[in-house]
Amino acid sequence: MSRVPPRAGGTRLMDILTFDNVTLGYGSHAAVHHLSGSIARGEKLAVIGGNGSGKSTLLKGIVGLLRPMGGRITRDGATRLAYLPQAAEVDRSFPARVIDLVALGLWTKRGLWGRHSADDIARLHAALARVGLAGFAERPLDALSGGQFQRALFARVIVQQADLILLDESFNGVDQPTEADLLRLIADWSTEGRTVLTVLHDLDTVRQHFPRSLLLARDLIGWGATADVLTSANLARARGYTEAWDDDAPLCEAPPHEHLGGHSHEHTTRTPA
Ligand SMILES: Nc1ncnc2c1ncn2[C@@H]1O[C@H](COP(=O)(O)OP(=O)(O)OP(=O)(O)O)[C@@H](O)[C@H]1O
Repeated sequence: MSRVPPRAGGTRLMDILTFDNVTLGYGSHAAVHHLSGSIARGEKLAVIGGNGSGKSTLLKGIVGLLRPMGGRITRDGATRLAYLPQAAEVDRSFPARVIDLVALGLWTKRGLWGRHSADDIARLHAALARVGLAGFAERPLDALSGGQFQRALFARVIVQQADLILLDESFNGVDQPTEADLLRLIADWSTEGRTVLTVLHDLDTVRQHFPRSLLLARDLIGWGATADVLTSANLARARGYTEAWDDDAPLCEAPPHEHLGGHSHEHTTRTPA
């Protein structure tokens, strides 16, 4: 098993994100337990694990949509963040054009109702061209296929110029050429020094395209070089946790010193196979 050991010395200059004994969850139920470690700038990290293992919860914690129940997530203060939630969480029924969606990536610069300069408009069209959607600018969003919509979301990320990009199952339901195009974009972002965390399920894709991986089964199973994390022992261990959400779950059985953050939470039942 490969773990990133907790570091006592604070944040290294090259770190963009640091987790210090972080527990995340809903109500009093923990869904990610006692995570410690850090992510360096420019990393291309796959976040993997079975259904219900805490992957989306971790991303929501990083974005700030969930406050940690315990511990601390430290994000470099100047970090610009882009987050693509799972497609199921994105409403595309509102009457807007593709270019309006992509222009949302500029809102921190222009405000929601700010006027766009000629440069801005050129950037929006360049982003659409880069994701293979040249000529789609005026189309209504609800006239896009699932794969085209995913491409439009990636165009929005391009104009955001984010340093930290969080993608939650962005390849679900897209065809192979679209996935290949999106993976190329992710590689370009990493080359440009951006940090990309991608939740995904296909382990072959992880092995081919993501040098580093974080394997969750609510607890951290492994974190480090992908070859060291995706061992059969780690994967078997991750599979050994079954999904369960037990209202009468016992209190966290982690060692007492890990609770120095002062939080109290219940852990769901985890049943090794
Ligand atoms: N809003 C919520 N309220 C209560 N429980 C939640 C909520 N969202 C997620 N959970 C629970 O937290 C646990 C982790 O969920 P999470 O969505 O992080 O899993 P995941 O690894 O992203 O799964 P998947 O691969 O199915 O998307 C699950 O048991 C889930 O039922």
